[in-house]
Amino acid sequence: MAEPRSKGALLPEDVDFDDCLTSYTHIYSPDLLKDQVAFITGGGSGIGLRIAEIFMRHGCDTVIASRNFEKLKEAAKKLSAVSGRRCLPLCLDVRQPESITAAVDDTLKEFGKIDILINNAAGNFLCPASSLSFNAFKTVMEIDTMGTFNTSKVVYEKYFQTHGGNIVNISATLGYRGQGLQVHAGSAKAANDAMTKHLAVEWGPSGVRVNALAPGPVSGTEGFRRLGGPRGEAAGLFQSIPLQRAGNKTEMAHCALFLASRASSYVTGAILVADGGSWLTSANDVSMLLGIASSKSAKL
Ligand SMILES: CC/C=C\C/C=C\C/C=C\C/C=C\C/C=C\C/C=C/C=C/C(=O)SCCNC(=O)CCNC(=O)[C@H](O)C(C)(C)COP(=O)(O)OP(=O)(O)OC[C@H]1O[C@@H](n2cnc3c(N)ncnc32)[C@H](O)[C@@H]1OP(=O)(O)O
Ligand SMILES: NC(=O)C1=CN([C@@H]2O[C@H](COP(=O)(O)OP(=O)(O)OC[C@H]3O[C@@H](n4cnc5c(N)ncnc54)[C@H](OP(=O)(O)O)[C@@H]3O)[C@@H](O)[C@H]2O)C=CC1
Repeated sequence: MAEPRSKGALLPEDVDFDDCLTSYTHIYSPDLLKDQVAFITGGGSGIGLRIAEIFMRHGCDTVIASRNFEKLKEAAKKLSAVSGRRCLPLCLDVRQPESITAAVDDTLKEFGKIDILINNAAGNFLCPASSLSFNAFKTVMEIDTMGTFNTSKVVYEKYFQTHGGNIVNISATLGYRGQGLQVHAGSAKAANDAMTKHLAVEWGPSGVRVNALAPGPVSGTEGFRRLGGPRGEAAGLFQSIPLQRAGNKTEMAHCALFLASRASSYVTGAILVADGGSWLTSANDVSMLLGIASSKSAKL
């Protein structure tokens, strides 16, 4: 008899928070990214780490790059152990173009090329617009939007312009209907969706595809925790999502793999929504659903 459909529960592979999968069954050909090189910002945790793992399990070498070098070193060790591929951890802050330039130079020295750029680094927290400081709004825009532009521009100028390549921007569906306590991140991700289309048009003739992946809530991640995911899940709020559960990191990584690989060779300027249909339903306002008051002083 068929297994009953899972509703709301985490899938087994997401019981771990950030560690690599203990077992994995290929959906795509294991050679899909054979001998390619992917540069993944924020690749030391959450969705970025799972993308690195799944790419490496498909024959890719990776660079995982963010601010916390100790975390990256640990992650790189685990990634190489489970996949047998090379993973280079590099320190950068996507707000600082010089640090991106140095990391891209190091990558080209080490691997000789970059085939794929995953712009995954981001910052987010719940905060009412009226309590959000100017600097807080600016900070999130600088990480999510400027960071995506800065990294794309450096990689394009240093390599993709002459060799072609593939960019996948990790967006979010949270701004698609408007949402409480999320004006900073929703605005930043909406700008990234526009950037995806503009760069796809400008850089297509150089052989560069630029696409975005827009997740809804993804369990086992820092973003999920910060946005009240566990509380929402316990309160049964994910029943309002058409697929009635949060997504998981592996599901996001498979979508990123599709966009980054030749499986999507004629796709550019697209935004792949991977949210179980959550943005389509009306009851998706995090603040309302979790009963979070928009007090002026609250820093959530
Ligand atoms: C997930 C949904 C869950 C439940 C919902 C339930 C049901 C809903 C059903 C359906 C939902 C449908 C869709 C949901 C879809 C998507 C969800 C999308 C999620 C997206 C998530 C992410 O982006 S996740 C990434 C999360 N990870 C991180 O943020 C890690 C990195 N973060 C950081 O480094 C920091 O947090 C930072 C972003 C603040 C940057 O750090 P730093 O540069 O050091 O900056 P600071 O100097 O610390 O701060 C700068 C200014 O910002 C102010 N600040 C900082 N923290 C806060 C806060 N918590 N609140 C308010 N303000 C803050 C700080 O004070 C500084 O401002 P000043 O004016 O004081 O200088
Ligand atoms: N989790 C979710 O439910 C959803 C997530 N998303 C998107 O998915 C992506 C990953 O989120 P998630 O896995 O939850 O969160 P994580 O916090 O695990 O990932 C964010 C990563 O970004 C890095 N980062 C943050 N700021 C900078 C910076 N200035 N320079 C370089 N790296 C930086 C962090 O590393 P370090 O601290 O070492 O710098 C961290 O590894 C984000 O783009 C997020 O917006 C979208 C929708 C839903």
